[in-house]
Amino acid sequence: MVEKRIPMQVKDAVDLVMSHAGSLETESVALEDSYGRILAQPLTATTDVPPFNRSPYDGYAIRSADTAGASGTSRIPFNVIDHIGAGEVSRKTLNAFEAIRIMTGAQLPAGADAVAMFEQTVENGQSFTLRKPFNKLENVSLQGEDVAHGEEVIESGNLINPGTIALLATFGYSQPQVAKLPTVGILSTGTELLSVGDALVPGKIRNSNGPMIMAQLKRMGIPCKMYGMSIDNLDESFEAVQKAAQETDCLITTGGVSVGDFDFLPAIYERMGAKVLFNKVAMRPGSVTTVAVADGRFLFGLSGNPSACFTGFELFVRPALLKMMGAEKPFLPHTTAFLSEDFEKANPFTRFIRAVYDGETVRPAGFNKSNAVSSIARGNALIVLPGGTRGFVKGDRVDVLLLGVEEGAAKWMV
Ligand SMILES: Nc1nc2c(c(=O)[nH]1)N[C@H]1C(S)=C(S)[C@@H](COP(=O)(O)OP(=O)(O)OC[C@H]3O[C@@H](n4cnc5c(N)ncnc54)[C@H](O)[C@@H]3O)O[C@H]1N2
Ligand code: MOO
Ligand SMILES: [Mg+2]
Repeated sequence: MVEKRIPMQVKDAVDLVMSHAGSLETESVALEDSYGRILAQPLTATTDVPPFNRSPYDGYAIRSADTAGASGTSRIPFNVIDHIGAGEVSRKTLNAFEAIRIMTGAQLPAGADAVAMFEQTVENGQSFTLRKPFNKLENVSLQGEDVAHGEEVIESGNLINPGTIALLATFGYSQPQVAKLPTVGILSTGTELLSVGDALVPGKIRNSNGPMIMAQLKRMGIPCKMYGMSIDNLDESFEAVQKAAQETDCLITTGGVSVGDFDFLPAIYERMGAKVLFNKVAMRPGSVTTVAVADGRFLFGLSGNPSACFTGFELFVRPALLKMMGAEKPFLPHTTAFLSEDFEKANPFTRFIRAVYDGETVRPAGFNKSNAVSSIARGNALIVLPGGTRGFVKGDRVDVLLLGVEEGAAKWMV
């Protein structure tokens, strides 16, 4: 008699996985290696930015008071007493009707409180004239206008993006504290599996899930241990899973989680004494996605069907790993868009459709069954159609999860 599994709602399954994701330790890494890692300390400003009043233009530092009454018919002349570029500091102090030739980024000299751009002057040797009055602090980049000393600019738990790198560098964080990366293993199960370099023989297919998941991890900046492929034999698979699980924080297997005669993952979890969080989710594809925990480690039993495997990773593995790394935004970013073609199938379970999203509209990315490979490659998003709904038509507004986006979301599909 086939085992009867009770499907869990996707949201509940996601919550359950997240509640089992513990925290990894932190480590410090060289700034140049920190891109894509999760910041594990608050990024606090160690100085004002800019650290001094400076010129935003190439021009002349002046005293605004000297420009009072300037006009096209009554130009005011200035005497140039010094010349500085960025990185240089003038030792001079401006007196009445004096100016210092100053380049973009240079510190404003003593006495100066405004900058006239070259384009606003008529130059004549060591002097120039102005035809308009300047306000106090006109054309001045003020100390601290970007960031104030002591401000918490970025909170712990944010992904280090190129801008974060610039901030870390600005404030002298040469060895930022980041979350350690989880040790993740991938094991593909299936007697039918061949390696990528093998020639096809009757009944066999090449293992595409293993390399795909490796790339999904890579996209998150997480390396993995490849445990290769195991044939559908209970003892052999058990040994392979057990060994891999002991060596990793998180083991991802593909295939063998359904109710077939050679689907051994359920028996393996039992033999390992693993706690199965769920083995059926009210979603398509990926309804057989199984998640278990053993000795505080995750065992993700993703379906063998490529689209189900891909979806199971994005919905469950990705946020769990990010939570382990202390990420504040572990979920796929969510938006809505208008369907640009009909989708007539009914949706007894929540349906995740590999899709092409163009910023306004969204459409399925071609052949979309659970065993599809092509639509994974063609899509950049997942359309989410709630369970219990009928078909959708062109123009309907639908939920969309974005794939491959650097910045995640704090909440699951709000
Ligand atoms: N009687 C039932 N049969 C099935 C059910 C069910 O509820 N009752 N569920 C179906 C659903 S839904 C799915 S999805 C699949 C899930 O199967 P498994 O996760 O057990 O995976 P396998 O049986 O090992 O393989 C399924 C399919 O995927 C191919 N595969 C496997 N590994 C790879 C790989 N690494 N690279 C590429 N393709 C792979 C495999 O050859 C099969 O075609 O079960 C349904 N059946
Ligand atoms: O798990 Mo299956 O993918 O629902 O088709
Ligand atoms: Mg199966």
